[in-house]
Order: sequence, then structure tokens, then C-alpha cells
Amino acid sequence: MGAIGGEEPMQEPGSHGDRIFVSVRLRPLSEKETARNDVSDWECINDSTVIYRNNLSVSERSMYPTAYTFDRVFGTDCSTTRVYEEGAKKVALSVVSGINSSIFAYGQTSSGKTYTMSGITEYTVTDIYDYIEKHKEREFHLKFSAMEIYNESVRDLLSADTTPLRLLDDPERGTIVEKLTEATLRDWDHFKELLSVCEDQRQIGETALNEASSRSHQILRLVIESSAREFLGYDKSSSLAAVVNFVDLAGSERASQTLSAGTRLKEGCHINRSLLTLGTQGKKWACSLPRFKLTRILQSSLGGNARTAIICTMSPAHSHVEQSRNTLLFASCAKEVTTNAQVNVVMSDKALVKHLQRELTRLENELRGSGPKTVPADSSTLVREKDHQIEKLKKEVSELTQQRDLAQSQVKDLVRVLGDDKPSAEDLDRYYPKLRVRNAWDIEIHTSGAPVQPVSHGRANSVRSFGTSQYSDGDSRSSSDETLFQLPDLEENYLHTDSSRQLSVGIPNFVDGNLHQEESKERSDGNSEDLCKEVRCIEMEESGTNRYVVSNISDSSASRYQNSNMSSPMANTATSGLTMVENGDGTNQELESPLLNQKGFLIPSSEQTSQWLSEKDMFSPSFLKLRRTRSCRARLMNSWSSCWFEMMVEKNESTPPPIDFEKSFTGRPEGVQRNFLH
Ligand SMILES: Nc1ncnc2c1ncn2[C@@H]1O[C@H](COP(=O)(O)OP(=O)(O)OP(=O)(O)O)[C@@H](O)[C@H]1O
Repeated sequence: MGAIGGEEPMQEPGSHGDRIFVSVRLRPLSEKETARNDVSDWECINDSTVIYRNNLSVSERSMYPTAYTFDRVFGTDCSTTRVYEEGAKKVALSVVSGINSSIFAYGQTSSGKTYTMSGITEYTVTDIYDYIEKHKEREFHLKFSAMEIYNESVRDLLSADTTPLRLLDDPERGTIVEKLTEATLRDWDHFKELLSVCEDQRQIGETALNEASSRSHQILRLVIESSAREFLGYDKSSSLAAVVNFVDLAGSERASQTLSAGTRLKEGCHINRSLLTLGTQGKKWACSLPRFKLTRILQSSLGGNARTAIICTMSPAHSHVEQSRNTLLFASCAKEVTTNAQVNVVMSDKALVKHLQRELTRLENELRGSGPKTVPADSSTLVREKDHQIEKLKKEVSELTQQRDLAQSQVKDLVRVLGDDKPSAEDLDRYYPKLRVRNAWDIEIHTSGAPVQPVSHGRANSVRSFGTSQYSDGDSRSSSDETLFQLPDLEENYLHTDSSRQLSVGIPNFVDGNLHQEESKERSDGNSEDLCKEVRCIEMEESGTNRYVVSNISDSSASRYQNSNMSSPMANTATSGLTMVENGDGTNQELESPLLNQKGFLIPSSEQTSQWLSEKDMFSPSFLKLRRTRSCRARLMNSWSSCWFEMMVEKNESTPPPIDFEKSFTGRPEGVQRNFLH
């Protein structure tokens, strides 16, 4: 929450460890408000605290604070120059040092956003030109663009073409507005000319509170590139490039308050949704993908590489008390958002090429160092080497198959010799699926084959289940022909252990040893509470999908094994794909297991494997959610920040307008075709 009651120390804009600089501006009562004898409820008692003057009722006192503290507050008699100097200048002018910056105006309709922002934009550009004038040692290039977002459509305010613009996501540069006009600024006059074009182009409409209400979000953007003159043309020359955004947000008011209906009401919904997402996403930007164009375009200003200042404007009138409180709440939330501004150094093409060449050489050396000592001269040598390896592995496979067959027949003989009180040969076949299955690749990786461990009986009807991750790869490696049993000490472990009718199962990890280990560790490390949470998440979100995993995880609950002498499956969860139920009669019944061949060998057929858990599934969001307990928990923990925003949205949208007071919408003036870019 924001600072209420003045406990927090104030910060200078731009020098406060990248927290958003938040200020509040109170405008004077308007003529309309004075005419209807509205009274002023709010007062700035010092530079940082605004208080509610009226006496609160007993019930209100428990709900609302009377004093709100921000980085700066500006009273009704404050000039826009002062608001700029103390609330925006430092942040805005970061741009000349290569640091991105954004200035936002937020508040209900007619609270003074446009009034404040137009002043701040002009003062900033004046100061930028002053700075350029004083820094002749650098060469500056200024590019200006302007857009509005109206009902989730992005429009170019410097073009007469009203076709909505598309947003593209660039991994390096973030969200880009396709085909947005970018005018190279010649001088101050050129800038003023472009500003007036934007004003003409912007969507305005009349609401009950403001005859010329801006119904869209407007973003004016100035890109400043600069290079040191003395290095111009040399390799070591480098440029700074940064962007400053001036954002005049559409009114944040409730629909009922502006007596909106029809178009205005629809606008209101879009406006509110995008504004509230702005707040939510600013809070935990990394956790949620941007849903609205406003937040996509401005994402770097809300928790990214930018310095940001927000000026919240409000009317002091008693009739707007609810909206004013909402504005102050938004301002308080904004204070919690941190950004991570950095100087953006742009290298010259030559320097970039050199840098990339160096990087390439470094990576090549690294590869050589980490690979085999003798790097094959060409690809045919490499292919020959691989062929040789394959031949070797095939030979190993065939030798191991023979060993397996031999061991199998020895076991059968032994069973026969031991008589009828021992398990039959058919029984053995039944147990084979539970033996460790290995293929040649796995053998190569796991050189020390662990003996098959006997597992003591669990309680009747207890469920054993195993993770499925190793089946995520449906490639040829999982073909049954290449699948082998490893049978060390089988007779000893199986035949001489009276109670062990179950054998521990280890299935090779076909996916990724590291992932597998990490996940196993994560599971074993987690306490039972974590596991319970995980199960809850999965049951809520994943029912019907990945049944194997669900049963596996459910079964991992520590409590389930408390009174059982069966070893906890937590150690096994990531090693097998079988889910076994131990019936009361001591036999095992497979629940949801993958395909078994006649001998009971595990065959993750390509079709089934992909359907069951393909590699794609492994990395799908739903799978990751299942595997990573903490992501579920994080989702739960983060949800608080969006609560009030979403509640507000719902409230706003469900508020029916009492009367249709919508007045005619003037829209964008026809025929605005000024040739202003030259
Ligand atoms: N600080 C101020 N001092 C004097 N007049 C102001 C101040 N702030 C705003 N006004 C006046 O209040 C009226 C509404 O202001 P403005 O259009 O800037 O509001 P807004 O918040 O941008 O509204 P909307 O969201 O509907 O566009 C304008 O006539 C403006 O001149």
C-alpha cells in the first residue's frame, strides 16, 4: 500500500532506486462545481500529504484513511510549472542520458490530466532543446511519434489514415507498433506543429463532466539518440538511445458518474480494464502476460527498463469523493511498483560487428574446450565416428539381450526346482514389467547399474505410482526392440525375499537427466504442506489431463506413507511411468499404465507417447504448472494485488447508467490531411 499518514521518507524523482515517483495534483473547483454549491473536501497540508477535510462517519472512519502521503502533492493553487519541476522533470530528462522514461497522468474525467500533461510535455521538450544547446560536444537526433488507444485500437495520431495499427513483439525491442509514423524533429516549431495535429486527431467526446473529454489513452513518444562528436565515424563511437513517453490516460471514472451509455459506456469499460491491468501488471509484471494494448506498449515503463513518474489528478469536489479515493488508492498501489532503468548504449554498426565477431570466437573456443580433444576435421569424419559408436552400442545391446535371456531361463529353472510353494514362472513374467528397463543409451549414461531392490509390502490396497517424465520423448529410443532388462542379483533379491512380491522399478530417463534430477530433488525437498498445495492446484486446474502425473503427485503425499513400511514413492516418482495398485490379495494391478507388450515390457509407442506425454507437453504451460509446485503457490500469492482492481472493473461494468445522457460524439474531424511531416 502507499504511504498513508506520512510515515515514509520522501524521494527525489529519478534518484529513488527506480521506484515510480508518484504525485497528486488537486485542481480548483470548476465553475460548474461552484455553481452547484459543491464544496472542497480535500486539502494539501504540506508538500507530501493530502487530507480529507470533512468529518468521516464512524463506519467510514474504519474504511478510509483521512491522510494520504505521496512523493509530492500539489494544491489547487500550484502552477503546472511547479508540478513539472518537482514531479516530473528529473524523470523525464533521464532520456538525454540514455535512460528510458515515462510520465503518466491518471485520474477521473475533468480532473486535469490533459491540462497537466500538455504543460509537462512542452516543458520537457523545451528543456531537452536547452540541454542540446548546452552540449555541443554531442550530436542529437530527435524522433517524435504519437498514438492513441481507443477501444483497444491503436491509431497513428500523425497520420490521416485511421486504420488500426498492429502490435508486434520483438524479443529485443519489446512491443513495436507497426507502421507508426516517426517524424524527425527539426526544431521547436516543428514539434509544436505536430502537437497541434495530434490534438486535432485525438478522439474526444462529451461527458456530463467534461465537454471535451479525451476518450482515449494518448501516448506521445520522443526518441533521443546522441553520439559524442569526437568519436563519430570511429569504431569506438557509441550512441545513447532512449525514449520518453508522455501518457495522457483516458478518464478512470465510473460509468455512472459520467452518466455514460452506449459508446461512452463501452469506452469506459475498455478504459477501466486497461488502466486496472496497468496497475496489476505493474505490480507483478513478470508473472502475467500483458492483456491490453496500453500495457503492452508501456510495459517497459511498468517494471522494466524505464524511470516512471505518475501524476494523479483529482477534483476536490465533495461530489467526486468516491472517485478521488479510487485515484488515491491507485496512486498508493503505483508507489509499490519498481522499475529497473538502465542506460541504453547503442553501438555503431562497425563496433557491433566487431563485438559479435569477438563473441563468436569466444563461443567457438568454448565449444572446442568442452568437446573432445580432437575435433573432427569435417562432417564425414564426424559421421564415421557416430556410425562407429552406433555399431558399438548395437553390439552391447545384443550382448545384453543374450545375458537377459540367459538370466531369464536360469530364473525359470530355479523356480521349477524350488517347487510349487514358490511363485510360478507365469508369476515371474508378470513381475518382469516391474524390473528395471534400460536401453543402450541409458546404459551408457548410467554405468553403475543399481541392483533391483526389493520393496516390502505396503498396506493392502495402497497405491504405488510413478512419474512419467521419462516417456516424454517418443522417438526411436523408446522402441521395444532396444529395451533391455537389467537383472543383477535377481534370484537373490526376488527369490530369497519372502515378502517381496513387488520390485522397485527404475525406468531410464528418456528426457533430460538434469530436469529429472532437479524435479526429484524439488519434490523430495518440499515439505508436506507444499505437496498438499501442489495437489490442490492440480486438482483445480488440471483435472482430466495428465492423469498419470496427477496420481503420481497425489500419491506423493508424505502422510500417505506414515504408517506403512513401504518406502515412500517420492524417491521413485520421477523414475517410472507405472501406476500400481496393490490389491488385498497381494497381487498388483496396473491402473493407468502405458502400453505393455506380450511379455509385459513397457512400450511407449510413438502414438501413445505423444498422446500421453510428448516432449511438447513436457514444456507446455500446463505441464510446467504441474511439475513446479512453487509456480502454483506464486499464482495464489500474487493474486492479491489484482483484487481491488478487478473488483472495481466488475463494479464499473455492472453499474447501469441511470439515464442516457450521452451527447453527440464529435470523433476525429473529417479530412484532417495535413502535410505536417515535412
Ligand atoms: N489545475 C488546474 N487549474 C485550472 N484549471 C484546470 C486545472 N486542471 C484542469 N483544469 C480545467 O478543467 C477542465 C478539465 O480538464 P482536463 O480536460 O485536463 O481534464 P481531463 O482529466 O483530461 O478530462 P478527460 O479525462 O475527460 O479528458 C479544463 O477546462 C481545464 O482547463
